[in-house]
Amino acid sequence: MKHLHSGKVRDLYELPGGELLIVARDSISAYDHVLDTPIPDKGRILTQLSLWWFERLADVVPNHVVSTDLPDGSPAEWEGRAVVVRRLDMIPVECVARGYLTGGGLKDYRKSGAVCGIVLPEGLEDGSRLPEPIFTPTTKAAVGGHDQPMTYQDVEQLAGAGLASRLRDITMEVYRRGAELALERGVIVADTKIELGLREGELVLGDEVLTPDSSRFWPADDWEPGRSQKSFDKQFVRDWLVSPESGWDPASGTAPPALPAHIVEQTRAKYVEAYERLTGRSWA
Ligand SMILES: Nc1ncnc(-c2cnn(Cc3cccc(F)c3)c2)c1Cl
Repeated sequence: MKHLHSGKVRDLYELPGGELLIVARDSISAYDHVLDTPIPDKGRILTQLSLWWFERLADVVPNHVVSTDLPDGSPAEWEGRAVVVRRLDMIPVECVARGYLTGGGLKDYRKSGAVCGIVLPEGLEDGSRLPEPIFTPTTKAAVGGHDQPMTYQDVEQLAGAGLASRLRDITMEVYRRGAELALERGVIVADTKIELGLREGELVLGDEVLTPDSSRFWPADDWEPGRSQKSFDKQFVRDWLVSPESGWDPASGTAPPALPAHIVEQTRAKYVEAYERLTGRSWA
């Protein structure tokens, strides 16, 4: 099969029949670096979690999944972390929904009191829950670039008023359903990013959905506005990388060192925990 694109933690291939193959790697990224040390099973766990969400959301929006059968000629190690998907005409908008304020949204709020043109109440802090979830679309930055915030008017200019309204409605409903279910199971989904494409004039959910790579997952029992929240899955890696033990400085611009085995194991366990808590299924 033909290799089309490599993301930070996933690869995209084209199959002879014209369909695409998304392969999730066991890579993990932190401080804007893709680490050299893989987290065993991360690709498979997040692929299976995304497939579970696609099924649960089928009444909200159709999805691009065709099959999880490994195409002939694929490496056996891709089993369980490769998905055959229909090729869509992707809308060049990162459709983001936020239920909590942090990251780039917080930065924009501190500068202007608004995010993507949406004015927010005063006094919000890092990690504050928003009165209502908001649609905060961004452009798809080029490789190595940073996504730029878009106002809703920008989306209308790019996609037309009708499509813009559908993009927002679908994004908000996917977020509401995901955040509600996750919170019942002890996980805050602070925000999520989905990608939608057109197929025969119909909007179809592409990419991945409601994984810790496409969304911010926080442990609900640790939530405290006013400081940065712990990441459900990446906190062990982040803390170790900035601890004296790693000998690494994020400001140095150098590549991070390899992770010790106990950090890898603890991180793998968090992915298993997220899958089991959300799906109610055992990973074994
Ligand atoms: N169904 C689709 N039809 C057309 N294009 C896409 C598409 C293009 N790019 N991406 C992002 C991406 C997903 C995984 C691995 C990467 F390297 C990059 C998704 C999809 Cl999912």
